[in-house]
Amino acid sequence: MSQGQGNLVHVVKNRAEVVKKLADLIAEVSVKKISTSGVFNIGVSGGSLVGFLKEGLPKINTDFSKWRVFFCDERVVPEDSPDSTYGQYKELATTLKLKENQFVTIKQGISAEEAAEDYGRQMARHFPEVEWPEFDMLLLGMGPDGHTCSLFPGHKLLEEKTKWVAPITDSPKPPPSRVTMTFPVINNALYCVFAACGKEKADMVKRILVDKEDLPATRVLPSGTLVWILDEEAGKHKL
Ligand SMILES: O=C(O)[C@H](O)[C@@H](O)[C@H](O)[C@H](O)COP(=O)(O)O
Repeated sequence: MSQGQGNLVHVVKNRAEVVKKLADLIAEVSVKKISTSGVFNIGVSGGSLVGFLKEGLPKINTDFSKWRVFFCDERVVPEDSPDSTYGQYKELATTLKLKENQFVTIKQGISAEEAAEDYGRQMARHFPEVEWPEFDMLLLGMGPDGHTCSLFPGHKLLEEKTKWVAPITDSPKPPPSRVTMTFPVINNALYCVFAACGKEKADMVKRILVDKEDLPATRVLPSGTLVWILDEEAGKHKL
C-alpha cells in the first residue's frame, strides 16, 4: 500500500479481497460519521461497483437506517430500465432494508437538463446554505477510457465549475443521456473511493496513478482522502 498526499492505493490479491477491503472501509467511515452526526451521506456509481457492494455490504456492521444514498451519476431512463443505476441498487436496498426515501433519485420523465437541475435542487435541500455539498464518501468507478461518473475524456463537462449536477446527452458510454456530479462536488468529498478489478483496467490505472495523465479519473483529487482499491491484475504496474 502506498501513500500519497493523503492518497491511499491498496493492491489486494483478488476480487474477493477488493470487495472486503471496500466494505470494511465503508463500515469504518460510516460508523464513525453516524456516531458524530447521525447520518451518512454516500454517493454511489453504476458498473462493476454494484456487484462489489452487493457482495460486501450485507456483511458489515453499520446502521443502514442512517444512510442517505445519492448517485454520483445516473442514466436518464425509467427506473425499471436495465440501464437505471438506481434500478440496479433496488435488490441491494431490499437486502440492507434501506427505505426508498433513503435514496435521492433523479426525477422521472423529464429531460437530462431538467433532471440535472432538479437533482441539484434535491441535493441542496440536503446540503443547505453551502457553496458545495460535502459528501462523506463517494464510490467511483473508472471506465476503460479513464472516465468516472459520467465525466468522459475531452468532454466540456470536465471544466464545469458552478453546477453541482450537470446533464450530458452525448455520453460515449450508452445510454447517452445522464446526469453527473461535477468535479467541484466530487473533490469536496471527505472520501473518494475507486474500486477496480481485472487486467483490462491495468493500463488505464497505470496512466492515471503512475503516469498521471490528464484523464477524468486523474482529476479526482478530493480535499479529503482518495482511496484506490485494486486487485493484483488491475494494479500490476508497480503502483
Ligand atoms: O453509470 C455508469 O456508467 C458508471 O457510473 C460509470 O462511471 C462506471 O463507474 C464506469 O463506467 C466503470 O464501470 P465498470 O466498473 O463496470 O467498468
